[in-house]
This record gives sequence, C-alpha cells and structure tokens, in this order.
Amino acid sequence: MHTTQGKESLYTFSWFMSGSNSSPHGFVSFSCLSHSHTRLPGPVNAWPFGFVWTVRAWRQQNIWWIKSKELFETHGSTIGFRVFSSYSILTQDPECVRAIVTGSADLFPKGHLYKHLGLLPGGIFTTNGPRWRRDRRLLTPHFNFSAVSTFVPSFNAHVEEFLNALRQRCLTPRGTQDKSNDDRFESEASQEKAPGVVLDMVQAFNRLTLDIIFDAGFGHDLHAVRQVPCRAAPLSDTALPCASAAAYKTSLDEITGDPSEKVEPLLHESGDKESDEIAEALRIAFTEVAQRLTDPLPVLKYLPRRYYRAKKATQVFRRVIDKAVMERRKRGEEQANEKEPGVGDRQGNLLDLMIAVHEEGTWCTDEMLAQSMTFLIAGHETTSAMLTWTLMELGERPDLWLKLRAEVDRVCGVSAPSSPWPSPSPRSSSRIDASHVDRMPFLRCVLKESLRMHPPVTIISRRILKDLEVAGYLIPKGWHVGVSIYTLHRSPALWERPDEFWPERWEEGPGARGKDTVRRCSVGDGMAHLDQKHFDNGTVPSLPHVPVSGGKQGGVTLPSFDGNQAPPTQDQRISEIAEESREEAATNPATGTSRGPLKSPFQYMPFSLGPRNCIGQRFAMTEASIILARLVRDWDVTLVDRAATVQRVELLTVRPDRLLCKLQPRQVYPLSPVRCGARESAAACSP
Ligand code: HEM
Repeated sequence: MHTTQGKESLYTFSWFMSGSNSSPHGFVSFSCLSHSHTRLPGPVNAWPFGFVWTVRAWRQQNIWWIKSKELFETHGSTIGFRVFSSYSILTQDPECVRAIVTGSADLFPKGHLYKHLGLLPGGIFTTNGPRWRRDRRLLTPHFNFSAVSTFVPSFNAHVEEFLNALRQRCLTPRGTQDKSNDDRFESEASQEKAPGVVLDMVQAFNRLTLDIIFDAGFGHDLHAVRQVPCRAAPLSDTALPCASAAAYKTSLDEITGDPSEKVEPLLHESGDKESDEIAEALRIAFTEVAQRLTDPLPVLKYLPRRYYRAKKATQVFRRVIDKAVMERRKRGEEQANEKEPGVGDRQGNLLDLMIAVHEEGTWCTDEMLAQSMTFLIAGHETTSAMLTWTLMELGERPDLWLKLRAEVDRVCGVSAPSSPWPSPSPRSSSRIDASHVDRMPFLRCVLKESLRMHPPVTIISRRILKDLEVAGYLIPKGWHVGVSIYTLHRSPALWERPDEFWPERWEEGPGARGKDTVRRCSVGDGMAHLDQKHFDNGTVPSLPHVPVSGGKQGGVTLPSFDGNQAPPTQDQRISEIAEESREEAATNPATGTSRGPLKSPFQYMPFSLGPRNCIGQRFAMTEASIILARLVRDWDVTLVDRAATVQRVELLTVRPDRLLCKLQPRQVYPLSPVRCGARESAAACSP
C-alpha cells in the first residue's frame, strides 16, 4: 500500500475540497507541506495556490465539466491535489464512494467550507455532529412517504396555476390582457387564438418550484409563476405537434428576434409583490455561494460590495420568514379551537415544525431562519434544474416524448376536449396523484436518466476523520474527499453509452414492477431507506443531549427518541444499498443482460447516498413527476433553443443558462376518447 501520511497543514483553504485543518488564528501557512501526496496521481499543483487556481479558471470559462472528465481519463479514477497547503482527493471510484457513504456521518463530516458557504450558519445542510443529527431527526418525518403525499394537492394546484396562465396567454389576443378573465373566455370564440407562447423554461420551472417550496415550507402562495416573462409565438408556425428535430423549423431569431413582440409576464395580474424580490434575493444568494466555492481566500466574502449584497439578500429572507411566522401564529390563534394540525397533516408544514421547535427552545431565531433559507435554496433550484434538463432531452427526442405521453394518458386518463383549446378552468380529472405517479415507470426512468446525465449537484465533499484506504493508497485523516457525481455518472467504465440519453436503461423486467414501485421512486436513495426506515419507525440512534422531547408542541407532533437504540452498522448500511441496487439490476429488457444498468450500488448518486443524502429527494421526485406528467399530457412543447447550443451554468447547481421553448395546448389526442392503452396509444397519439 502506498502512503500519503503526513503532517496536517495549518490553514483552511476555502475551496470546496478543502478547508479542513483550520488554524485557530486563520493564518496562511506556506511552510508545512510535508505530505507526500505525489504518489497519488493528479494534476500539477502550481505554487502557491495549488490546483484551485486552475479549477477557478476552468469554472470561469465554464469548462470544468469537460476538464474534470479529462483529469480522470488521464490520472485514473482517484486523483490527489493540493489546495494551498491542504491536500484533497477527488474520486469517481465506486469503491471510494462506498467507503465514504457507508461510514458514519461523524467520521465523514462536511468540511468547514460548507459553513463558509451558508449565508447564515446553523442550517441542516452545513452542520455536523449532534446538532445535525438532532435536526435531521426533527425534519425527516416531514419528508417521508406519507408527508410528501400530503403535498401532492399543492403540487397540482401550482402546476395548474402555471398551465392556466399559459392557456390564458394562448387564448388572449395581444394587447387584451387587461380584460377580466371571464370576459376573455366568454368571447373566446370571436378571438384570434395565439398559436402558443414562447418562454424560457429555466425561469418558468424556477418560479414554479419556488412557489411550491414556499407553499410547502410556509403555507404561503407567492404566485411567482405569473411573472414568468413570455411572448406569443409567431402565427406562421402553428403546426408543431411536439418537439422534433425534423419539425424544428423556426429559428431562434424568428421567435425571439421580432422587436414588436414585447416580452410580457404570463399574467398581468401580479403575483405576490414579494415574489420578484425573493427571486432576486435567491439569485444573489446562489451567485454569492457559488463564488465562495472558488474564492482563493475566505475573507473575500467580506469585500464590501459582496458583503452588502449578501446581507441585503439575507434581510429579504429574514423579513419574509418573520412575516410568515407572524401570519402563521395569528392563524394558529384563530384556529385554536379547531382541529390541531400535526405532522403529515397538510397544515403541519415546515413552518409549524419550526415554530414548535423554536418555542420549545431548541432552535433560536437565527437557526430557524437558517433552516428556512436552507430549504428555500436547496429545495427549488435543484428540482427546477432537473426539470429543465429533462425537457431539453425530451425535446430532442420526439419518440421518447410520445412514449411518455402514451404512458401518462394510459395511467392518468385523457379525454380530448371538444375544442382543441382545453378549458381554462381546472378540470378535476386533470389532477395527478401519488398513485398515478407510482404507476408510471417510464416517467421514473426518464427522470432517473436525466439525473444521471445532468445531476444538478455535481460534487459533494467530506472531511475524513480516520485514515482511509482508497485504491491502494492510505489517505490520512484530516484530508478532504470529493466525489465527482457528474463524472461518476458518465464514466464509460461503469455505463454503457454514457453520453446518450437512454431512459430504457432503467426499465425493469416484467416481474419487477409492483408494489415496491413507490419505494423505487426514490432515486438513488439506497442508504436513505435505511435511515428513513429507522427514522420512520423510531429506531434511529438517539442523542443523549438532544433537548427536544416527543409530543405535541404548538400543534405539531415532535418526534420522540429512544436513546437505547443501536445505530446501524456499516455492514447494515452496505447491505441496504446493495439490496437497493440488486433491485435496480433486475433483468433489463433494453440491454438483454441480467445485470441492469448498475455495476455497483455506488455508481449512481444524484441525491448522494448515506446518512447525509438529500432529505428532500422524495419531495423532489414526486413534484417533478407531477409537473412533467401534466406538461406532457396537455401540452405540445417545441424546443426553440437546441440542446447543442445550451450553455451549462455552474453555480451551486448545474443548469442550462436558458431553454426557450414554444408551448401550445395539445393538438392531437388519442383516437380512443377516454383512455388509450399502452400499445395503441403510441400510434394513436402520433401526429
Ligand atoms: C432534483 C432535486 C434535488 C437534488 C438533485 C438534490 C441533491 C442533493 C445532494 C447531492 C445532497 C447532498 C449534498 C452534500 O452532501 O453536499 C443534498 C442534500 C440536501 N438536500 Fe437535496 N436535492 C434535491 C432536492 C431537494 C429538495 C426538494 C429539498 C427540500 C425540500 C432538499 C433539501 C436538502 C437538504 C436539507 C440537504 C442536506 C441534508 C443533510 O445534510 O442532512 N433537496 N441534496
């Protein structure tokens, strides 16, 4: 075995992979490079900054994703590098991933940089140790199956609002948006119908998911989708039933370049006045946090311009959350005699929990604020990025779009409206509920494949607190280990046709479907099951010093803990993930092999794996499934931007810079009026 043992350096370098060995004084030490890491292959580390300077440049040029692939091709699946005077490794080796994610969260905590990343300290994303375990236990029940299914009506309501606003734009001749809705639809027959609208789906999904997370978190409707900028599509181009490379005949300039076509909001009725302000504050927060990822020195965040912008954004969050808390308390008083909300109750949203925990004295006001900001930031841009990437891929593949539509029609039912223009009023049949989602395996495959090709979170990092043997090297404790999710998901050694969008790779054998589809809907959550199961049935290890007690508090049931339960062992964790992966690896009809797409349970981790995996993955998958299914069922979508021209934006998440699409109410319905079966629908739904 090679060794990389050495003296720990003194300085916390603030790049994502680093920041471990902070000196109490924060001095930069150039002196103590006694690590002999050179035996671990890796890039050249230019003095004094080391590799971070190169990474910074690559990120600025937006080529990090290409270069990171090259790095692994050149040096192997685990590379070592220096960042200032600290050492880190970056890996795409499933065995290394296994060692990290199956280890205890205490042995592989998040590094100091995570703290430095947060605009406010104390959120669950950044904390470690007992505090993180306490908060994870408190929050987990809000993201289990039953809790997430209580959000389904809200997902439907918000997507309905978005689609109705789209329909209104399609039915409204230009310049008549000030008419009341009723007038507009009464005189629908006499109006010139716009062929569709063109909008940037990055913005549309961003605002939609913001509305959803805000509602889920605070029970407050921002109506941010109403403000999505869009413009009517040119009349000359009405006959594009679905996105297709062949049908693509409208150039970007034709649609976007007409100066007489004013960009307008989806609906003139404004949303909540705060929505724009919050969207802007979130944008600032994202940009600031992303900048901190590559700051050569942590103190740069105190540069006056940056500092005050970040402070202003934090103040917006603080004000909004304070207001939500006040409103909630007032509502609570008014409802004092009515049924009390509880966990799993739609009214028992995160805010209720936070207020309860705050009143109990466990979270101070700043902690409550930090948790809220964490959910706002972690909970909408990620899902929005997933949806945008998915639409981009489907837009390039009409065959997949139709296959998916056929599945949605079959499972959710579709009745062709008497006119090609669906009624603007919500149809009760239009709702898609959790049981529909469970019965749409191809939809799940599409989302999983999208998360494989375009994981919104591309790297995670852990500090190692015990020596770790990786790929024949001994990595000393104190180093940082980064997992490159993006390259792991694209590794030719692990995936067949890694750069191809191929949802069928996830299809299961005929016997594999059934009641476990609900569970399998949670993508990549091998370890999550273990932890979630333990949380759900109360067998998670407890912390003696957790002050939170079980029972009702402020209308919310706080989880109670049994301090005698043993934590899951590493073997248990491994076998859980392996079991999950075995299920995934059931006979794969697409490949004809019995191996399925996964060679290792640790090669697919869009939501990370292990105890610190994404707490919101069920929420995100259910939300995305409903949004996508409704869009596919009721709308024809044509890409205006082509996938090849879309630029990646690497901030905290990775998303397309923009995705202009043309949306039209669906034109072609299945021949069978109510339901169309899986096979016939593919043909019947074809244009
Ligand atoms: C497609 C959507 C999403 C993706 C790809 C995603 C991905 C991830 C990943 C990779 C992590 C681990 C980060 C790390 O270890 O550095 C994470 C953690 C986390 N995510 Fe998500 N996420 C998504 C949606 C959500 C949603 C909707 C929420 C909340 C409603 C959420 C809340 C969180 C939180 C609180 C953590 C920290 C958990 C902990 O440390 O215990 N995420 N997510």
